[in-house]
Amino acid sequence: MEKKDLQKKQAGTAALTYIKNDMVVGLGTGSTVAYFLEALANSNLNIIGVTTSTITSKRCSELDIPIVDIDAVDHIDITVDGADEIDIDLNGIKGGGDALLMEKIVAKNSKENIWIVDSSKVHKTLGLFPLPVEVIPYGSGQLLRQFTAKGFSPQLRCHPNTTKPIITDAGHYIIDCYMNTIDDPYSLADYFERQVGVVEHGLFLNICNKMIIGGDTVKIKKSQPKQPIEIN
Ligand SMILES: O=C(CO)[C@H](O)[C@H](O)COP(=O)(O)O
Repeated sequence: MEKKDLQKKQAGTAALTYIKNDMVVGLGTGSTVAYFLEALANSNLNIIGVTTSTITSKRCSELDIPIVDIDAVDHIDITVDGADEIDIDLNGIKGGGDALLMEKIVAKNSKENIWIVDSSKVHKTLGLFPLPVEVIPYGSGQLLRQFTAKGFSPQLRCHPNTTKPIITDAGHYIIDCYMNTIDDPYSLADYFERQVGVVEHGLFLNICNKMIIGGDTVKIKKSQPKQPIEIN
């Protein structure tokens, strides 16, 4: 197994420590979460899962992990998800696996959010990973023009080696913005939230409570209580 995959497995397995019987557990999406799902399926824990994508729902049914619709539960105790990039304040970029909208809905409705990552994902600041923005197909060309004018170097996410746009589980497109560095993630999030046609963006700010980084010694970092965000 390659080092990166080994770290994903170590992080995914370590997350099981935080799961207790009878919890409602948000189940993220991606290759790191796949290791967590396997560990969960091999444990004796009785939980109810709420999934963040059709791909995770499918994997749960293969592994006999019981799942329910998000609206069938009145709370989610904890969500375990991966991330594409994470900074030292535990803010992150997600959506590399097309699932950012449902991932954010599940995360925002969870009492606790744990992210499981390999060490290559942790950076001082965000922006190296292209920021995914989920948009309504109608007028998406106008948003592409607008993001180009802002210097975001946007690209419509397409199936590999085609010009056929990827359609998310909720029926939207994804525009990837190549920022390189994001100096002020809160202002950028605010900008995207004000654009008509943008459904959600992949900046997950002030959401992650604990990050588990795979490695020979698994590292756990907890988020510090954040200052209230100032609204101008
Ligand atoms: O945000 C996500 C999907 O939309 C994933 O959590 C993210 O892409 C990480 O995936 P992986 O564990 O495969 O590296």
